[in-house]
Amino acid sequence: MSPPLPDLPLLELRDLRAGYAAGPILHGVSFSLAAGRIATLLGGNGAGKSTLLRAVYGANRHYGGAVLFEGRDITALSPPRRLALGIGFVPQGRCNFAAMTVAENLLMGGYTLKRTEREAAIAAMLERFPVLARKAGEAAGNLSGGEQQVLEMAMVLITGPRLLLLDEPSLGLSPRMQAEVFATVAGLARESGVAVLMVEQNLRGALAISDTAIVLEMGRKFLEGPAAEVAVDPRIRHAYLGGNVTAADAA
Ligand SMILES: Nc1ncnc2c1ncn2[C@@H]1O[C@H](COP(=O)(O)OP(=O)(O)OP(=O)(O)O)[C@@H](O)[C@H]1O
Repeated sequence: MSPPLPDLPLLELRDLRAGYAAGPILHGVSFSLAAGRIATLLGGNGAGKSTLLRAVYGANRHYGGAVLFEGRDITALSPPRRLALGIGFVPQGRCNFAAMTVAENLLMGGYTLKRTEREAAIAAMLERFPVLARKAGEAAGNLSGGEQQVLEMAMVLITGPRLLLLDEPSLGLSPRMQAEVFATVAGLARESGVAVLMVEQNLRGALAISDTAIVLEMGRKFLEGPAAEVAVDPRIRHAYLGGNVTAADAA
């Protein structure tokens, strides 16, 4: 597929309203994300962060507004059609096949690829992630939490997405493993031009690798800005980063 036009955002949300059968959770959210950029979604419990990721993947009830990918309105497309266009989603929690080997899991991730492409795609993932190559023949369930998270990203990356949606990739990992996962995500954006939209509980770690931060409150965008600025915004530090607001912050 051709690369996105430089003046077009890869992903654009226009006044998106989406939710579940009981009603909308997102009440008109707009923002855009360019190729190779990382954006973190912040917000309290129930603000609609995971719902937003699912809505970009097409896994929610749509109530209004639009999702554009490379300038094309994809609002009516199903998740498989969005995956085929280049949108990959790694949901929260463990989602590999624990009893299958790492290589078999990669094969499962690449099931939408043409049969002739699968072997090369698996080899490319094993080359990209040496930790997976070392354990290619081991059952996924025997990998560490951090290794499983890398495997789950690789199971989606094998399809060659240009936008990766990550729901809490560092959840339940040790600080060292969290750092490894964040380094992997940063590398994807920097080296492969993949755009990443991420929900994270480790906000310091996530913001450190993000270009942009988008704050949701009760299904609405409360704030959007460069991650480095949002990270020191007194309101954000107070509400989400557990930091005390100092005179220097407020100045
Ligand atoms: N499958 C569902 N059906 C109906 N309502 C849901 C469903 N999943 C989530 N919700 C509701 O949508 C709202 C937003 O949930 P969501 O998971 O998007 O929030 P969040 O910002 O990701 O929160 P958290 O940080 O707690 O995961 C909540 O009120 C939740 O109860």
